[in-house]
Amino acid sequence: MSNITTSQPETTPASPYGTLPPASTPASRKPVSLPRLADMHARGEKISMLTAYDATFAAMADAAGVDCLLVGDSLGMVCQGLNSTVGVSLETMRYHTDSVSRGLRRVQGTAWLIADLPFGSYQESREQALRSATVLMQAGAHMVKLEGGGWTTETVRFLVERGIPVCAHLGLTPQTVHALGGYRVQGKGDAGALLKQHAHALQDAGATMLVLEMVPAALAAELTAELKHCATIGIGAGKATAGQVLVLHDMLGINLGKMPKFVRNFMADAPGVLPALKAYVQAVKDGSFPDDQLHAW
Ligand SMILES: Nc1nc(=O)c2c([nH]1)NC[C@@H]1CN(c3ccc(C(=O)N[C@@H](CCC(=O)O)C(=O)O)cc3)CN21
Ligand SMILES: CC(C)C(=O)C(=O)O
Ligand SMILES: [Mg+2]
Repeated sequence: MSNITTSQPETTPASPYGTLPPASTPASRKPVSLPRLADMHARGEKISMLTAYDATFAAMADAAGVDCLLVGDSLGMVCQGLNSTVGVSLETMRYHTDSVSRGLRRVQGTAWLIADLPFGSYQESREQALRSATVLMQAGAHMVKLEGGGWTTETVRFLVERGIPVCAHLGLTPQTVHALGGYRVQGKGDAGALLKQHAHALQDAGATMLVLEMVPAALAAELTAELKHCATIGIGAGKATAGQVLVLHDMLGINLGKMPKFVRNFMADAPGVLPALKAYVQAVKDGSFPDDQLHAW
């Protein structure tokens, strides 16, 4: 009859894609959890975070010991070739979150998985934000991230009360680049006071992490000392924050445009991708990244 069925092998063939790398020290590594992140914050152990957009890189970063993976909407610029993150859809974020979480499951990953709520998926109402967050949590995220301060406070409270851990994001918020007028440092001078007020309100609403992007190092240091229940994660915000995040491709030296000033190329001194990822984790943990002179304002 059909030679299509008879030509199928009797047994399942080995994966043509090879095996994802195993976690480096499987026995000793416990899954990263919200209590563990709070404990790291309380003890002053630096939190390492990188973006991940696909299963293979997620598994590699996890194997290197990265604490948190962020499915960032920067994937619009890195993977989709958009010139901002404004055009990224919720369906695209769901697709990449699903891929990343599958990569972690295949290696019994221990990293904490955060996914960005994209532009337009949470601004309309708290109910819209809950629906969008649900899509990403059901795709495997452990926490969602949303940009902005002020009006976002009530949205954060709404999500946290309903069991969704939230990471806030202040300073350079790329989804509002057209309102900000470019990818430049935020919170200088008087604007710093408002940013601080927003950060405290977000902590009070239950945000347990806060990305500070391109803000003066002194402002990030003050906020990090003040916020006891919310771990600050810096990107171009100096070395005092509770943790650091970079776009994975940037720190591997893969960038078509101008590399932002806050990036360090960890491939420059590494023999391969996995050693570069391990060097990043080490540099964040021991405080040698970032360098305040080279990577901050
Ligand atoms: N690959 C990549 N890396 C990122 O860090 C990143 C993205 N994409 N996409 C989303 C946002 C956009 N970001 C950006 C984009 C550009 C600059 C930039 O050009 N900065 C310059 C100018 C600073 C200024 O004018 O003050 C710099 O020298 O860092 C910074 C952050 C950060 N995020
Ligand atoms: C740069 C980080 C913080 C981010 O939001 C992203 O990658 O989308
Ligand atoms: Mg983002």
